[in-house]
Amino acid sequence: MIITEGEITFEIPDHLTITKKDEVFYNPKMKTCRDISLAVIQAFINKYYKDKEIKIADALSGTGIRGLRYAKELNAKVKVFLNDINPNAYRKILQNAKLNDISNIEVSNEDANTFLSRHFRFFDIVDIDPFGSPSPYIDQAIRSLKTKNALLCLTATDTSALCGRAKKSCLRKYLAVPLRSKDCHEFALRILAGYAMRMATKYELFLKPIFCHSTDHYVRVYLITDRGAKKADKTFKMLGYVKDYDGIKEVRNYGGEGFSGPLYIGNLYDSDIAKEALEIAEKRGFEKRVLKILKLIYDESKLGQIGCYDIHQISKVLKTSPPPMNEILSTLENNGFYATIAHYNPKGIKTNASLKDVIEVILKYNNRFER
Ligand SMILES: C[S@@+](CC[C@H](N)C(=O)[O-])C[C@H]1O[C@@H](n2cnc3c(N)ncnc32)[C@H](O)[C@@H]1O
Repeated sequence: MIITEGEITFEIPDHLTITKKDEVFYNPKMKTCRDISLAVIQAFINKYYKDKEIKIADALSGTGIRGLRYAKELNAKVKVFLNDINPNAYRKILQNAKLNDISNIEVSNEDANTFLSRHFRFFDIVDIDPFGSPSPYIDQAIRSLKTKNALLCLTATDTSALCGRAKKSCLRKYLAVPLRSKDCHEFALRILAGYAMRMATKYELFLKPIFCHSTDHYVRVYLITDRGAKKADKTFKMLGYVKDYDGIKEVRNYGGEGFSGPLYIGNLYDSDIAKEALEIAEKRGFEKRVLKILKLIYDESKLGQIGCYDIHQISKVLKTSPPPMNEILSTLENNGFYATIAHYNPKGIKTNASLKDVIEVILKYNNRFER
């Protein structure tokens, strides 16, 4: 069957179950993720790589849609290296490249780790988009990246591990204890980013998160390389452990009963990249959902808050009803605070106001009706 996504017309198998069993894997729902990737990577290129040739690895390509979109849609001089272990996928990628007249690519058919290790310190951007966890590929991905201003993009769909439903799996794959809470999706991002950062230190590399999001069934993080032992040492100051008491977070630098970690506790975004990604997506006419996610993230990027205030959770503890989210946002703003809705939780507020300020807003709103 021939379909179109972005500027690519390509062939996918006629019968899809969207599982590993498919002849070649393609999930149309991940278009949102690929659109966001295009916007973020374009913003990254504009900031760090204007006019230079960029080598991109799409190490687990499937039909090739992600890498082929990078080859065609990125506004830069790029060469994309697409790889998949499945011989049917390999053939499909070649076929799809031909169908779109794309020549700025190289295609291979091997295990992702073999492919990455063949390209030591070679790539400017490495994209790991596997079934489940990216953990088995992170070490080789780091080795294949240039050591300064190169970008590592990781998707994880094993959210049961990262969000705390499968705790042992999280320990095995990310050497971290997860947290089951209203903020588990943000903590999933922080665990994944923290794990990649820890993997990089032995090469005297610092990985700095610049963008991330939790959408549908997956989380995705983007981290930039920087070299030097002193820079790598910064990693350990940015790792911590978090406990959640009915929505109140305690952050400290050692673990213990009920604490999740180690996870990254610094800022998850480069606000300039988040802003530019939004502008690029607007200019390219990406769908409304993509723009909504990017707008929420840009708003969120101006705050360093760990987690959010879940208004339903707080209202339940206060034994009162949750006010409409817009009321809370506008009252906090009128009170001089900055506030936005968390991109991963429509009931969650991120703000520079304290929990006490948020509680006051909730109680005041409800008191108006009780008088
Ligand atoms: C989730 S799919 C990739 C989807 C694709 N990136 C996209 O955006 O449509 C994961 C792919 O990894 C491939 N794969 C699984 N194990 C692999 C390995 N060890 N090395 C390389 N590719 C592998 C599978 O054949 C499958 O095509």
